Amino acid sequence: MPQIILLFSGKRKSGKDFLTTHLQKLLGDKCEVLKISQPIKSHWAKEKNLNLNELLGDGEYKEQYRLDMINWSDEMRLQDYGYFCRIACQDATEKPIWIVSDIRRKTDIRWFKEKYGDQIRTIRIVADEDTRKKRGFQFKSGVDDVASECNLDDYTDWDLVIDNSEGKQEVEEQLSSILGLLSGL
Ligand SMILES: Nc1ncnc2c1ncn2[C@@H]1O[C@H](COP(=O)(O)OP(=O)(O)OP(=O)(O)O)[C@@H](O)[C@H]1O
Ligand SMILES: C[C@@](O)(CCOP(=O)(O)O)CC(=O)O
Repeated sequence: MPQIILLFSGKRKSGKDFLTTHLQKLLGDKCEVLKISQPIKSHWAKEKNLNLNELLGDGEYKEQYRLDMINWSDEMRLQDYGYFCRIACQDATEKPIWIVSDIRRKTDIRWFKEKYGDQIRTIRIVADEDTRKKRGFQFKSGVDDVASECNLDDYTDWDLVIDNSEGKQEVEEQLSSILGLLSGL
């Protein structure tokens, strides 16, 4: 069992992967990064013969398949809302800190709360739209106006909100506020 699970959420190109990668480098052996989208992308890569590394990256490639992956994964979630959370945690090793880099739905938080209770901390990464556009965001109907991107818009119970807009917080400051959530470890 991990001692702390950090659940990161944020809209497309807000910087989830960027920040969680920095955090992983800082925490080293003490942590492990888990991605709820990993089993979705693995399934998709296998089924459609796609490049898994590209699907896991931050380039344009994965955007071509995002809509289909959202629709397929939502069908699976209708039957079992914890399906992908469970698979993502199955392969995790015995590290004291888990970093889940892509919480997108209230049911994701619910699943982790039900399973791990007080060990979870929730972090919302925000960035203004101009910044997100500079980092590759382009609005797409069916993607940016559905649960995948919007379900946590009205969630207010975050343990920490990080502004990752250009010119706002430096990475060091962002990381130190995250480390504050680990006090007592
Ligand atoms: N603070 C920052 N300074 C400079 N570049 C950044 C910063 N945050 C993010 N980026 C860059 O912006 C791009 C998008 O960031 P990232 O892939 O982390 O977003 P994301 O929230 O994981 O997006 P998606 O949901 O599409 O996977 C990346 O190329 C990343 O390197
Ligand atoms: C299909 C999906 O998992 C893609 C996520 O890709 P990424 O975390 O933005 O790299 C989004 C979703 O589950 O709604």
